[in-house]
Amino acid sequence: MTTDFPDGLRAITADPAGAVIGVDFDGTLAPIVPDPADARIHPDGVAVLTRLGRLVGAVAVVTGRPAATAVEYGSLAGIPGVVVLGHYGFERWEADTVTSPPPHPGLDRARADLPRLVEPFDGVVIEDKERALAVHTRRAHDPQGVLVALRDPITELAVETGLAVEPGKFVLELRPPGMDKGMALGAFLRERGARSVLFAGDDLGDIAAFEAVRTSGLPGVTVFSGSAELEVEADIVVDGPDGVMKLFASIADAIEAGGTDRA
Ligand SMILES: O=P(O)(O)OC[C@H]1O[C@H](O[C@H]2O[C@H](CO)[C@@H](O)[C@H](O)[C@H]2O)[C@H](O)[C@@H](O)[C@@H]1O
Repeated sequence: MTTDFPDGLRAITADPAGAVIGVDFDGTLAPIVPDPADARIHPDGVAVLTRLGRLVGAVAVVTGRPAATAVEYGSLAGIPGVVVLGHYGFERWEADTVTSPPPHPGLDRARADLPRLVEPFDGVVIEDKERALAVHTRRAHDPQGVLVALRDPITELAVETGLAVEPGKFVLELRPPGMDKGMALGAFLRERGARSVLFAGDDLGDIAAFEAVRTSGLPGVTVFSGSAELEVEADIVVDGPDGVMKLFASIADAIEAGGTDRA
């Protein structure tokens, strides 16, 4: 099996204790669903992450969700070796503790103004994540058309409030600037003294983390969790969260076959 792996993956299976496995939540660990509050980790996710968490240096879930939400929806508490970098890296959950900076001062104004901006569009939902606000168009009659119509007014509000616009799958998010998944992953790799890295993601916000893998100087692999909604270049393309689970299980198999379990 390992002979089929690209070099970056073989570096991970040969020296798992030095490996960081980074993974996005929605669309990668959890199937995409119409209502963000219904998203839950893939049925195989906890078992697969538990295997990997015991085998590799660390598993970092890097997500736009609040860290505590990813822990809850992912049933991540208690999985060994897992750290959650939430809000694109502003927040961190580790060993049952969340650390996060104070909310950005522009959020109050954005929270007050957003309902007026989205009011003309049926089916648009505002997800209030406390430290960011996500405007979802997936359940609108014309999700892409509404997304395009909202881009300019939301960008204007971002400029007025000092927030940044984070685009994603049928979502425009207003969030604090100065952090992205690439910065978060890069800092985590340095903190852990990683010797290899994999990052799996499915959305525009994950591209920065793919770039962090490429510029890390480490043997690394980028994995795109593919769907009909988006195409992004990566070393390995798998079929959504099902494919991510299969790939992660095959990595765990290969490490175990090499007898390198550190647990
Ligand atoms: O970084 P992620 O973990 O991928 O989070 C990115 C955004 O994911 C969520 O929205 C996406 O998933 C929803 C549930 O499947 C889906 O309904 C929506 O269309 C997607 O954009 C989440 O709701 C956002 O807050 C995250 O920022």
